Amino acid sequence: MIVAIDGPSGTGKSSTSKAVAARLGLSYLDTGAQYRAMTWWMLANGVDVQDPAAVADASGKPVVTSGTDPLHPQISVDGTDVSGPIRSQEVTAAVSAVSAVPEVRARMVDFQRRTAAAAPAGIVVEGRDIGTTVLPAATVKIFLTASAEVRAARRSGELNGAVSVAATREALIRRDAADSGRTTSPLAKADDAVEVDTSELTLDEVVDRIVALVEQRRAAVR
Ligand SMILES: Nc1ncnc2c1ncn2[C@@H]1O[C@H](COP(=O)(O)OP(=O)(O)O)[C@@H](O)[C@H]1O
Ligand SMILES: Nc1ccn([C@H]2C[C@H](O)[C@@H](COP(=O)(O)OP(=O)(O)O)O2)c(=O)n1
Repeated sequence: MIVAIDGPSGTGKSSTSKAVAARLGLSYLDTGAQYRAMTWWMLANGVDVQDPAAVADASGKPVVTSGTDPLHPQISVDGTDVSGPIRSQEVTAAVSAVSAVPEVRARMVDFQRRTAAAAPAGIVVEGRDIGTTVLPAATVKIFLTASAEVRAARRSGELNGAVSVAATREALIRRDAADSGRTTSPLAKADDAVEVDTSELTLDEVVDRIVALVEQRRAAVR
């Protein structure tokens, strides 16, 4: 059972994916956290993140590891837990440039496929290109959306309003454009993905909807 959950920032991918995996007894993988971890390492080691050749050259150096327990997600680089630092504004501002570099993506995608293949009962994998590129044979594909206003309000709320909703909205729109416009596996809905607009739904409603889709699919293949 492979569940692919893609969509832009703030649509609820992480919260939803963790809850769906926990409810169904599946593993969980946050691929965005992996691109953030790679970006954190580039910044910490003085790599010019706007220089794709420099990023490509350095991309084999850090060892990024992800935990797959939805109740205790973990992300580390060279054995150091980076779950806090990868959420900084500095990393958020640089992650689209780093994740657009094909060498970075090739390493991450390989790791993501091996992680999915090794999951004992199945896995929920969240990202931008899971249904289109990483795991195109996923059993269930979901594409989450929400209005830019709702997404910005959610993200600004997480920062206790330290960054205004308007500034957050602008930053989200810029990142969506970069992630959708890059050449190598851009953010996109797979043709066979089910689109769920979360703007007017509670987290529980989104989770219930996806769990129901997975259970339907399980019953159909039995
Ligand atoms: N359906 C929802 N309704 C309201 N808030 C939500 C919903 N889904 C997620 N959130 C909140 O929005 C924020 C962003 O969610 P997150 O799961 O991190 O999104 P993503 O992984 O797509 O960026 C979090 O603070 C989360 O608690
Ligand atoms: N499968 C993926 C996942 C994320 N990325 C890139 C593009 C995103 O802007 C960044 C960060 O992703 P993340 O899911 O952590 O972002 P949000 O939490 O939604 O803000 O990583 C990617 O290129 N491919």
